[in-house]
Amino acid sequence: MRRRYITAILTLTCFSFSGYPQTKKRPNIIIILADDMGYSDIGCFGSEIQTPNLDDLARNGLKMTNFYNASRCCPSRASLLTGLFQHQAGVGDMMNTRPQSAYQGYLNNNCVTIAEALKRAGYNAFMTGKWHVGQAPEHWPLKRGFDRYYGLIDGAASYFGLYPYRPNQKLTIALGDKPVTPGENYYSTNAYTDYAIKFIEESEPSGKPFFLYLAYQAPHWPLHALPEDIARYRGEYKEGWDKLREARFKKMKQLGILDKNCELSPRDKQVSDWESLSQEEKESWEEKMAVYAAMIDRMDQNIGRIKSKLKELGEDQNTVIIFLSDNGGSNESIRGNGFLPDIIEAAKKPASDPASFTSYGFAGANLSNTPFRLFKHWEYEGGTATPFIAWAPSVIKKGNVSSQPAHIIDIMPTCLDLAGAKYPKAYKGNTIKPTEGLSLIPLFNGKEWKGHDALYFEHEGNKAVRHGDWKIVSEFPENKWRLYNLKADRSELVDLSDKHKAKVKELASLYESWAKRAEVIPFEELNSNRGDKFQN
Ligand SMILES: O=[N+]([O-])c1ccc(OS(=O)(=O)O)cc1
Repeated sequence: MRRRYITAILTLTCFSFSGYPQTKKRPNIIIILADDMGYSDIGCFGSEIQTPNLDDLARNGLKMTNFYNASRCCPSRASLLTGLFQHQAGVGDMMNTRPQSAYQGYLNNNCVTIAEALKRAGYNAFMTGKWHVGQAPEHWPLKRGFDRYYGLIDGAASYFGLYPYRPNQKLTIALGDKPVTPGENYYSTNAYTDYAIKFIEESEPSGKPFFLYLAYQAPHWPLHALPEDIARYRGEYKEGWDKLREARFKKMKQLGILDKNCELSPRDKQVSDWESLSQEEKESWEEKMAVYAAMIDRMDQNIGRIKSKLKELGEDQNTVIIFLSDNGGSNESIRGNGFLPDIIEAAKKPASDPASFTSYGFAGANLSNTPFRLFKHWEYEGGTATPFIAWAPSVIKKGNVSSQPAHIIDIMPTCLDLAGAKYPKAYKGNTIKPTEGLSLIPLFNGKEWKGHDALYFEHEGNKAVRHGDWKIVSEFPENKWRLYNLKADRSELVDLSDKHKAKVKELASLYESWAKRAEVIPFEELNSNRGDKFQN
């Protein structure tokens, strides 16, 4: 009774920022996170891969073309959930335990997750999919504010079950706080959606709004897809990577994703001339791309299932959906090092075989990140730029496109703002660090958005600062600042650091102040003191 009373009070107040009318229920919020998906991998950002459901969200919502993540899985997830930079939340690098608190490998007690904050404001909070911000059971989603959870605790797994991808590896799929074994016909993208739908349905009678964090593993390696989806993409990739990159680039310009002056980066230096390949090599890559496309296609089909369920429940007009990726396309693979011959060697089994583990390598990632350079792990646009869609039928104007720079730290304050919830001051008796993000609600409402003075990046010694149109980038271990003007050169092709030394100095000084505030430890120093338990 008391609970219902509190819910009613919360329902009647707190809407002034969100743009939702005072009389309306507070909105449900769904964050959909893709994994290792590149900037141009969905239709409405230039891809040949069919994503009609995401395209529909974009057509009826907002696309942001300068949205950034933290260039790697664990850091991006920590930032998304907490509104802090990853180091401040305790996940400075991967989900491994290092002695330094900013790199402990699980969310610390000086941050709160969106789930924890929204629960205090009367929301039900659910998560399905890949967690990867805390491996020990005491750090799992139910311990960080979620009421219900189903998914993979670790960084990657077979899409067909719990098959290890290295000897003696233990992976965990959990339902709530219990490890479970997937049943027959398991395919993770479908299973995460099945549970998301179940949690939404079960939430309805409570009358409370819900927050759902739906973190697909797709299209992260291993390349695993369903045969009927793969079949639809056979033949799509036969022209080879250069032609496909050009086609995406052209479409991106037509769609207004890229400025007219943007240039296509040259083919990555690790990728051979397509014509130099043997027929076997060509066919192998075509097959991998068909599988990769099928994984994204299946994710989109499942997003369609979520939309249909919202409509069926009469919740579609009162739900906000945000979609983005955790980092750029990735050349990594667990077997082989991303070079095509290694990938062919690694993929002795077909992609529908649960025991096959492979990726699409440098060539695939280079296509995924069209028109940018480099990949996941780097702080160039290829590593950090993500497609971003926000859909909220009663708030966001149809077909809006914004090129203002924004960052994954902005998701948490946006969710709080949508819910009319306050950023908490304490967690388990500990002071919480002030959020680094800004609410995107003014942008959603078509108003002027002040935006960030600067955006900052650090991952495994790679560094960057974006300040207006300027960006400095440094690669580890070279540690030399390069300077790009993104308005003239979004693909970061012309290094202006020798020409504009004062600008480099100005941005480098911004980086140093930020790194101190954000608890970044220089990578050389971090690695000289890795701690006994570190393993990757
Ligand atoms: O080594 N691993 O276990 C590993 C490495 C990378 C990885 O991908 S990531 O997206 O989680 O960084 C997942 C697992």
